[in-house]
Amino acid sequence: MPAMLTDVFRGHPIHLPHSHQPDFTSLRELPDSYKWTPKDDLLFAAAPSPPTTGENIPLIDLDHPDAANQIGHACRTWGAFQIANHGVPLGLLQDIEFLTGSLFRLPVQRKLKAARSETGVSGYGVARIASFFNKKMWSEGFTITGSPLNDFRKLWPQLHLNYCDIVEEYEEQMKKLASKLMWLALKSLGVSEEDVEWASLNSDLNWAQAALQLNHYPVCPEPDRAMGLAAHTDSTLLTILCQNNTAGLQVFRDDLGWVTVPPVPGSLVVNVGDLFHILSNGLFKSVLHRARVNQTRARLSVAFLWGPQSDIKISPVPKLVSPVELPLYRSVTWTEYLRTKATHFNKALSMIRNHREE
Ligand SMILES: C=C1C[C@]23C[C@H]1CC[C@H]2[C@@]12CCC[C@@](C)(C(=O)O1)[C@H]2[C@@H]3C(=O)O
Ligand SMILES: O=C(O)CCC(=O)C(=O)O
Ligand SMILES: [Fe+2]
Repeated sequence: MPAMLTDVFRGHPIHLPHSHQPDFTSLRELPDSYKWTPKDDLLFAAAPSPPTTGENIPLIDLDHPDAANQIGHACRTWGAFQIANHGVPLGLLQDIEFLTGSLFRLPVQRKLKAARSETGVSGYGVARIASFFNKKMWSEGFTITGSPLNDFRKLWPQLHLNYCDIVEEYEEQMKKLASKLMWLALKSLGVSEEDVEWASLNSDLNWAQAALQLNHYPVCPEPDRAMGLAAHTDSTLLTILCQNNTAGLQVFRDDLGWVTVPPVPGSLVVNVGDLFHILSNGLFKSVLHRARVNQTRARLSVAFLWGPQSDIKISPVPKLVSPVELPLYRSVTWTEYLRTKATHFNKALSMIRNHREE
């Protein structure tokens, strides 16, 4: 049995002050510890795209005959896209949004009963990347890996079983969708299942695992100076995000700056993670993204963070490598990568990059 995601930070404790979460609803002014400037994040105010350019990540109809090429193109240019006709029942999206809302509406003392431990992955708290920034983020999160039963029992002594069913069903649907999207994207590069050894060895999807990240961005008194979730790339193959009808997610493009991804009811946002960037030998872009907050509406999002089982080594697909196109990265497991990221954050990718031999 390979090590599971649940154990990835065992032996790598980090101290995050979950218990100092403020009662966001009672704050009339933004405390200084929440005021971000370009000093706290180089790209904080980086060339926000003028709303007139209208350039945005594509919305792709999964039923379209050319979906594979459209997805491939989006992965190369943006590293992100939205999808319609994804086959996930609307009722299930509503259920997971309802669950997320009711979780964060619980009194903070109850949420803290399921606080994430210093060496754990699952539970309530601030985002793990918080340790890399001097300022605090205007959000709270809840991470699920493996069964949420124990945590959910503490949160909802009565209703936990219903909520567990929703999570299980949601993860099941997301798993199928994520794998479908990965193969469509790879197909656009001429890569099929037989070209990826670990996938062809167990095509039953048992090679994958995932975490679910529930995010809450409360209404904020000074949104322009606050940051919901700081700029980062995901350490995944792919991430599938379900956002409520409040905008906040932004993706970064070198030529455009920050571009807000508008919520499209019923659709899902997909983004390329670092491992897919590695697998595609740099062809797919693991997109830098962040979440901003606003003054009038609370925002919820649910991220399905998807990657391979911990014994699988990810390296550039051999078919995409040649004497001219050298492998840009050495092989790495998801566990190794998450630990590198937990220590070195945005330098993680460059740390596994191959350097040209002289
Ligand atoms: C499986 C994962 C992926 C993690 C770590 C671990 C569990 C929680 C994920 C997130 C979710 C929020 C953003 C992020 C950057 C964070 O702080 O925690 C993600 C991180 C990553 O993609 O690196
Ligand atoms: O809330 C969002 O839109 C972004 C969430 C995110 O990037 C994450 O959970 O990794
Ligand atoms: Fe993310």
